Formats: sequence, C-alpha cells, structure tokens
Amino acid sequence: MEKKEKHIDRTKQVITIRDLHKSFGTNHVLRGIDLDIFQGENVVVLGRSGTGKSVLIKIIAGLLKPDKGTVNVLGENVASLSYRKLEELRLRIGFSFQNSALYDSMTVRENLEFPLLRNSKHLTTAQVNSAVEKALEAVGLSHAINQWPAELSGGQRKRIGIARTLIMQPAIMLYDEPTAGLDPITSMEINDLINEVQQRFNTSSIIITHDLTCARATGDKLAVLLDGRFVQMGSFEEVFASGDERLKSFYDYNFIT
Ligand SMILES: Nc1ncnc2c1ncn2[C@@H]1O[C@H](COP(=O)(O)OP(=O)(O)OP(=O)(O)O)[C@@H](O)[C@H]1O
Repeated sequence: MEKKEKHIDRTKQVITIRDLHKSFGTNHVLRGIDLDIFQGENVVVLGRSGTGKSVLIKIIAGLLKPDKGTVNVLGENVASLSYRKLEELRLRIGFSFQNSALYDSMTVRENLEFPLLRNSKHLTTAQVNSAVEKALEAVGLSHAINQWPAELSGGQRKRIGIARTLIMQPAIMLYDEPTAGLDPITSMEINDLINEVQQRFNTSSIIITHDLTCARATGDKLAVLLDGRFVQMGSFEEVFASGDERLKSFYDYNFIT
C-alpha cells in the first residue's frame, strides 16, 4: 500500500526524551538518548540485538525507571508519577509485544472484551459489543469474532492482538518487532495495518524492528540505536543515504530495490 498523506501535528509533542541513561549493574545500556515524537508520527527504532530498544520502550511505558534524564509522555513526567497515575497513563499506551499472546482458552470476542471489562467496568453490554466490533473491523477481521486463536493464522493472531490494544483507544502504540516470524506478504499486511491505525486513530507509534521493509513502509522517522545512543535520525532515505559504515556493517539492505 502506498503511504497516504500523513497528518503529523508538529505542534503536539507526544513523547519527549532528554539525556536518558539506564544501566543494569555495570551494563550501561542507554547512554544519553534524546527523542521527540509528535502526534500522528511513526518512529522506527533500529539497532542490533541487545542495544536497548526494549529497555527504551519499557521506560517510556513506565515499566522501568531511568537512572538519569527526563521522559515526558502525553504531558506527564513518567518518573515522577504515582502508581495510580502511571496506571492511568499506561491505559493510553497500546503494547503490541512479540509475546503478547492471545488467551487460547478464550474466543476472539472474549480476548477483546478482556481489557475493556478489566479497565472500564462502567460500560454496558451494548457498548462493549460495539467496541469489539469496531476494533475487529479496524483490523479487517470482523468475521473472526467467534473463532478460537488456534483456528487463526500467525498474521491473523497478530491482527487480533493489535485489535485488543486498539479497543482501549490508545494515543500511543508501541510495536515490538511486529513482523517477526511472518512471511513477506503477511508482513506487508501488518505494515499496512500499522499505517492504517496511524491514519484512522491519529496515534503516534514507536516500531522496533529488524525488518527494513517494515521500517521503510511504516517509519516517518528512523532512529538508529548503537552503543546506547542514536547515531542516525531521519527518514529512511536520509538514514540509508548517509553511507554510515556502522549501518552497513549489520544490515544487508541491498535486497531493497
Ligand atoms: N531487567 C533487566 N535486568 C538486567 N539487564 C537487563 C534487563 N533488561 C534488559 N537488560 C539488558 O539490557 C540490554 C538491552 O536489552 P534489550 O532487551 O533492550 O535489547 P534489544 O535491543 O531490545 O534486543 P533485541 O533486538 O534482541 O530484542 C541487554 O544487555 C540486556 O541483557
């Protein structure tokens, strides 16, 4: 799918990170990260395994505490939030993690209802049904509502996982390796879905990936993490036209025509 016209609102900063540091013992993982993400913007984070990409998104979601620096998400300084405020903030962040598996013992409908019933107890049955139908429609799987996860393909399960996240109407989506383990055609469909979610719900997203086709298809901006810092930041074309040897050394990007 061609990228549609983007609606990035550069007056609305959704995530602002300054001089972020994080160590585990002597392992100094993040060594001064700066990042700005605007409303409606998709940012792809690239980097070798173990460079701290997951640590970064866990800090953004308040699951890990920074050692130094500031992380502002949706107007809140994450490190200074009380437990209750952090819970409220997390409800506005959708996680599509590799291991965010569906519950096999629940139908698709029940999987989608689960986060709603747990977090929005005041909703009527009609409101829950409508939210489930809307989320399934957004991922193109309305017909799967009564199916079991085991009856779905890997790509369909990924879509249902994204629908389960969308049902909470997040302002920010965090995708951790969304195309990992999927064939190229299914991967392209997930890339299209990431863009559709961005267009339709005006979300800002961080997409962690090793898949350069995904990076090119979904990223308005790419940030390349190396040795705890972003060493490149820009559009796909800018980053890969840079001729940076550090990129060439670990990405065989010649397969992209
Ligand atoms: N809770 C933790 N305790 C101790 N060390 C951790 C913890 N979480 C992450 N690390 C370390 O931080 C470093 C970065 O890990 P992280 O999972 O962020 O890498 P990544 O870039 O996401 O890798 P991959 O691409 O393989 O998922 C690794 O050295 C890891 O061992």
